[in-house]
Formats: sequence, C-alpha cells, structure tokens
Amino acid sequence: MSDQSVPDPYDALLLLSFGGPEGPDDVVPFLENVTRGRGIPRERLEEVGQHYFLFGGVSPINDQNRELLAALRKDFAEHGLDLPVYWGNRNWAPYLTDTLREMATAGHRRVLTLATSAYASYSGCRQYRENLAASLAALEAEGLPLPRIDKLRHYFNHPGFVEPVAEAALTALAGLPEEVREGAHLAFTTHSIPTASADTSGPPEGHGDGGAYVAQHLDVARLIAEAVRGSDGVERPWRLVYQSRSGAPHIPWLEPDICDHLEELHGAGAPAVVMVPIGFVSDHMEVIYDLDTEAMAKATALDLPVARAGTVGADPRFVAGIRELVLERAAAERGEEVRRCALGDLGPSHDVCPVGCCPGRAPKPAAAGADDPYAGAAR
Ligand SMILES: CC1=C(CCC(=O)O)c2cc3nc(cc4[nH]c(cc5[nH]c(cc1n2)c(C)c5CCC(=O)O)c(CCC(=O)O)c4C)C(CCC(=O)O)=C3C
Ligand SMILES: [Fe+2]
Repeated sequence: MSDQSVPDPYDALLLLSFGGPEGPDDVVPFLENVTRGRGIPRERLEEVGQHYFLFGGVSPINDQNRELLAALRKDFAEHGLDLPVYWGNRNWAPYLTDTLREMATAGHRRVLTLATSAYASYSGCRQYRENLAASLAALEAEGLPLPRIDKLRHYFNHPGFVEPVAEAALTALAGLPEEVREGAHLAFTTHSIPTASADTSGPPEGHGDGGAYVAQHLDVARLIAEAVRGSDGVERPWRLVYQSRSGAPHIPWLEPDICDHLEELHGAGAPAVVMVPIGFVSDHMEVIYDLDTEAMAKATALDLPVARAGTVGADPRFVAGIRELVLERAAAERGEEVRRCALGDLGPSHDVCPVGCCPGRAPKPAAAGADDPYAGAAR
C-alpha cells in the first residue's frame, strides 16, 4: 500500500502481558516466576496450581494474546498504519527480555507499550514498568542499543474498552431467565489487591483517598450500570466486588469477595446476579476459574441464577481504540494538539506516570515513566 503512515516518533508497539502455562509441566515453574519474592503462602500456591491443572495445565491467556496480536496487526494494516507489533510477557515465554532483544536487534528505537491491564496499580502498571527496566538492564549488559520505551495511558475509560464491556453485560443479562432479569443485581469484579497498595495506586496526589485503582473501577462500573439502565429503563443495584485474593490472611486486601457477595445478595433476596469482570481484558484463568468455576459453584449451591459477562478480548472496537490511543500518543509526543477520548468522570489518564506513581514495597528502577533511568541513555 502506498498510503502507509508511520506514527512518528514510534517505530514499534509492544504488547506486554502476564503470560501463563501452556501444559502441565509449565505450571510449577510459571507459579515460581509469578511469586518469586512476593511472599505468597505455600498453601495458596498449591491451590492455584490446582486451578491450572483442572484445565490441563493450560492458561487461555497466551492464545488470547496471540489473537489480540493478530487483530492489532490486521487493524493497523487495514488502516495504513505502519507499526510492527511485538509481544512479550512478565512470567512466561515469549519473555519480555527476549522480545526486547529482538526489537533492539531489528533496529527499533522508540517503542510504545500496551500493557494488558487497563487500570493503575502496582501489579497492573509499575510492576510492568519495572520489568521493562530489568529487561533494558539485561540488554545494556549485552551491549545492545537500548530503545526508548513509553507506555500508553490507562484505557479503562476509553470507549474502545467501555463499550464492548457494556454490550457484554447486556448479553449476559439477556441470558438470565426472563422472570429474574428485571430484578438482577450487577456485580462488577476485579482482582483484589492489598488495601495498602490500592491506597497508593496512581499518582501521589490521590494517595490516601483510596487511590486510583478503586476510583477508576468505580467510574467504569457506573458507566456500565448506566448503559444497562439505558437499554431497558430498569435501575439495577450494583456494586464493585473483588476476586482472586492471594497473600497472607492477616494482610488486608480489597473486599468483599465475589463469593461472599453472592451469598449476601442471596440472603437479601436478590433473584439473580450478572457478574461483569471489568478488571480484566480477556477470559484468562482468573475469569474461567475464579468466576466460571468457583463463583458459579457458589451460585449453584445457593440456587441463585448468575450469568457472567465476557471481557473485551480481541473485540474490533477495543482494537480500534488501541489504534486511536497509539495515534493520540504519537501526536502528543510530536507536540501536536490532541483530542483525548474518555468517558466517565475521571477524564483521560496521564501519558507519563509521575514519580511516586503506584509504588511497590521496595523501590526498583522502572522504565516508561517520569523516573525512567533509561530515558536519557536510550537512542
Ligand atoms: C491487579 C492484578 C491483575 C490485573 C492486571 C493485569 O492483568 O496485570 C492481575 C492479573 C493476573 N494475575 C494472574 C495470575 C496470578 N496472579 C497472582 C498473584 C497476584 N496477582 C495480583 C494482582 C493482579 N493480578 C497480586 C497483588 C498478586 C499477589 C502477588 C503479587 O503481589 O505479585 C498469582 C499467584 C498465585 C495467587 O493467585 O495467589 C497468579 C498465578 C494472571 C494470569 C491468569 C492466567 O494464567 O490466565 C493475570 C492476568
Ligand atoms: Fe494476579
């Protein structure tokens, strides 16, 4: 095609994700990668290993990322966007360092990163930035030229994310028996994190106020509850609840858990519940085990009709939204005036994570932010 455009200054997009095991022999080494130095009790690890074994030791997350990767490449090609897309993971092959090495060797010097987490938090944002810095350190030690790496702004409130999720919520609602549909409650779910980490999520000025993680999820939950009401005029009660808690029991994590919430709703006479996993971008293990297996077993035991909404996956609207975010950021980097699309009350998120954003327990170098130690060394 002759009308290909290069989104200057970027010369590549990096899809950065979690990774997951692809067979029974991968499960234990994968869990060791995930939990190295993170103080997760042994019993919890054995339990989580069982979740994977229940599915033949295969997490769906890698295939879902392969699908997203293919969809991004196709969408970019169809829109004349000349931007190669690569994929690397934190915890499983293709490992981030290997992907970045391939990118550096291929001559890429300005890389934009899309992480498969839509929200601010240590696990969903800074930890990925630390992984990028660690990989850059490894390339530096190998004497390779270092690309400069940026990260796309949080996309939780971008219409490309919100609209497919709202539609999925409606589809799930329509799957409930008709007589309980009107009275159904909406339960928006996301990954629980330690409350201390929730309180310090996002830029420092929001710390102590509950943090950005919860505020961002509440913004999305409200938008989707409104979209559902808009579809049939019925105002349904909704709540943001949590799932997939790990860590030691004496450390407070965000609550209530989805299973406790189902029990409480049932006790209060709710006729049905729609679970909407707004915290995730694909139906990976935390969705197919923690919701479809565990929470559904609870629902069956309670004799409570429960439906689960899908996640965005490789929905064309999500993919197009990513393309828009890439073009927006490229224009901003060129110093152009940009229109930033965002729904809800919080407005578009920052392009560059400020110093002190989503701190971890111990300070570590993090790339793609205001405190990126490689920003100057790169190029
Ligand atoms: C906020 C958040 C997201 C969403 C943002 C994002 O998507 O990044 C997320 C995603 C995911 N979490 C995943 C898997 C796991 N997370 C664990 C442990 C933890 N997650 C945490 C938080 C998050 N996690 C935290 C605070 C811990 C405690 C340990 C620590 O502080 O690091 C553990 C250890 C065992 C356990 O569950 O205790 C596993 C196996 C998978 C892969 C699923 C698959 O294989 O399909 C995905 C996408
Ligand atoms: Fe996790």
